[in-house]
Amino acid sequence: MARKKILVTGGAGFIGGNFVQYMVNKYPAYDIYNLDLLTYAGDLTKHRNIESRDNYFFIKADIADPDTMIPLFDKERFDYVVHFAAESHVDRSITDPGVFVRTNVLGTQVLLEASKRIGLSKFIHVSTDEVYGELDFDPNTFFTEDTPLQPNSPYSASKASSDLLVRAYYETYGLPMNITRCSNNYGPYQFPEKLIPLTISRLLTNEKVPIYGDGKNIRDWLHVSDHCSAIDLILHEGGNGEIYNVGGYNELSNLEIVKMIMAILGKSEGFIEFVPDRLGHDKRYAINPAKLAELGWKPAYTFENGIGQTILWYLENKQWWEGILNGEYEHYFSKQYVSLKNG
Ligand SMILES: Cc1cn([C@H]2C[C@H](O)[C@@H](COP(=O)(O)OP(=O)(O)O[C@H]3O[C@H](C)C(=O)[C@H](O)[C@H]3O)O2)c(=O)[nH]c1=O
Repeated sequence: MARKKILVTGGAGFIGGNFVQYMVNKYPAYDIYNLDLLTYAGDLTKHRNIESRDNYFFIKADIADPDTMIPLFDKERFDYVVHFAAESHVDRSITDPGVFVRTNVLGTQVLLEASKRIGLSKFIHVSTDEVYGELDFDPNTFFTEDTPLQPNSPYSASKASSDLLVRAYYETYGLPMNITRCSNNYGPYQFPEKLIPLTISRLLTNEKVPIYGDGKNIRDWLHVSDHCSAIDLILHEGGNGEIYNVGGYNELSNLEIVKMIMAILGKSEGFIEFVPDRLGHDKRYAINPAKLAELGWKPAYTFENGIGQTILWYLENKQWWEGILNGEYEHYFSKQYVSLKNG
């Protein structure tokens, strides 16, 4: 297999971090460059096991800074970019939308500009089903790749904007690309601000779990490993310019999820606390991943297996999420790939 250079942005975060591990282990002949700004949701302790590998490199840098990105791309001439780096928490986007526009929109445009100069083989833009807006509770309705974009939150609007920029660079400059739109991910190393890790960590510390509104909102849950295998497949087999939805065939209401976790951990439903609803809270997301299935993808995890494995992981890695909650890992990185500015 020919040696390839793959830039993974956001590789210190949850999904990007799982993808870095997946690629470093699966493809010894690929050099994996993890580029991350190490914001509040990024930590490198998750990569201690691979930091001495020959095919893993780390770059601490800001994707929205063209003065760093352009020379970096000019020098390294990556074969592929897999772009995860993003502000991703909907609640934060409601209180502070500006940083979402800077990272998700401007950051993507800077990466596209840097990519178009170097004859990149492919730019994989990792996006979200939230760009399609919301569905009602009719179980026969699904998002497909042709569903019009109708983002509701500042977060999803920033992701939809970045999707359109990727499309524009494909249409205007011929930059090879795929856009992937995933449903809600869960699994090891998810930052404990999102529903599943928040529920697990609260219950393990005997704190109440806040449920927004009536808890009937529905999400489609996908194990992060299955998301990684989907991106791997799309990277190698995806048709140029195509969009692929990645879903878990697994719709559950928030209340169902929380009660399931409570049952597994042996906690009473008295730990549920109904709190005021999220502003503009999307009712339901559901994906039809048929187009991806045609490429040969199917998820390996059932939700029952995945949630069990995830809860076990949080039980066995209490130190990690407690450290995260206490802000202990902010400055941890031991193998830094020096950016161009430093030579
Ligand atoms: C944190 C929290 C959430 N919720 C509700 C709100 C949602 O209906 C559901 C999941 O919320 P969460 O913030 O975990 O995820 P989403 O807002 O669905 O968005 C997530 O999945 C998509 C695909 C992305 O693209 C986002 O980046 C990702 O954050 O639980 C609660 O009821 N209580 C809570 O404390």
